[in-house]
Amino acid sequence: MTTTADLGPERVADITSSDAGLRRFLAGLPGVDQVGAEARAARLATRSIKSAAKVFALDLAVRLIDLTTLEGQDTPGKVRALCAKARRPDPTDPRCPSVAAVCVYPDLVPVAREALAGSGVKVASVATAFPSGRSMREVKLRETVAAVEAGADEIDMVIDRGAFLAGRYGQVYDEIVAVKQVCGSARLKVILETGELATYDNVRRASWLAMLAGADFIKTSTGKVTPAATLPVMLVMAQAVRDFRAATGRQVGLKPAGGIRTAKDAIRHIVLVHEIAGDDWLDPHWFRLGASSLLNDVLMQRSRMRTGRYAGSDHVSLD
Ligand SMILES: O=C[C@H](O)COP(=O)(O)O
Repeated sequence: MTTTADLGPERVADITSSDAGLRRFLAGLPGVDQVGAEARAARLATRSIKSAAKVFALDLAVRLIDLTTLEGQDTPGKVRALCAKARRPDPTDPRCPSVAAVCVYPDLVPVAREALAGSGVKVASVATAFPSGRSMREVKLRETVAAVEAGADEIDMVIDRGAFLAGRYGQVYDEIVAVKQVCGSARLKVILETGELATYDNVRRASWLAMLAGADFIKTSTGKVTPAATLPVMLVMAQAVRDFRAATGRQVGLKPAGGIRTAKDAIRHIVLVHEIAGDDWLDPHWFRLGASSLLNDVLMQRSRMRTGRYAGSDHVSLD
């Protein structure tokens, strides 16, 4: 069994210097107890929280959101409207925080950049032939460079699941390293597309592989594949970032994404990350909720908690 207790720079260099080294390390990670992981995630999902904690969690949920539009029919107008909402999610409440980021396709980065100028809301761009990841390495790198040059603060890349599932871990590792290098100061989120990885053991291996390669965040899904951000998968990934920090001293962020639609879903993810990874992750620098249609429900629940009634339908714009 792999020991991750002393992953100093020398041992990391040794592990990552060859395909065989990576394969040995990843194959030696402890297997995930599937029944135990699902039972624990189910228990955390039903945990009740006090009203004060719920008010805090709903505000935090707004601050954690990567407000996302990744559709073929996206237009500059839609992105501008989304950015206005990202800056001021609830125009009737000056205390309502902004979201963390707006996430778009690379060609719409300049529009988001301009619309978010001076707001503190980050611009995130998907890249590397999102969502399939099927293209040539040079095309993926060129796309990443273009997104960064256009003003992306963050890059959400997809891993090559075909290579990963065929056991070509070195290829996946090298690609993440190469993308990280061209990101410059942009933070790199690595999407594992866990719905295609088949087992929790693979989720654990892909998490470690991405972190060893320099991921700033590990992200569950593209939102284009089902299942997406399930709680047991998040449990495995939250254990991975916790253990990786204990072993290397480096903290890596978490981003569940795909299918998170309700305030209840968001709070479940927050509770799980708090319980498994710890308090240090409860901050937009280390934790995001990737979602295209979550914000309105969070705003409605937030308004209800604060005023005792739901906002009218004219109060919250449609997703
Ligand atoms: O990265 C975020 C996902 O694409 C959003 O997925 P969703 O549309 O299911 O919320």
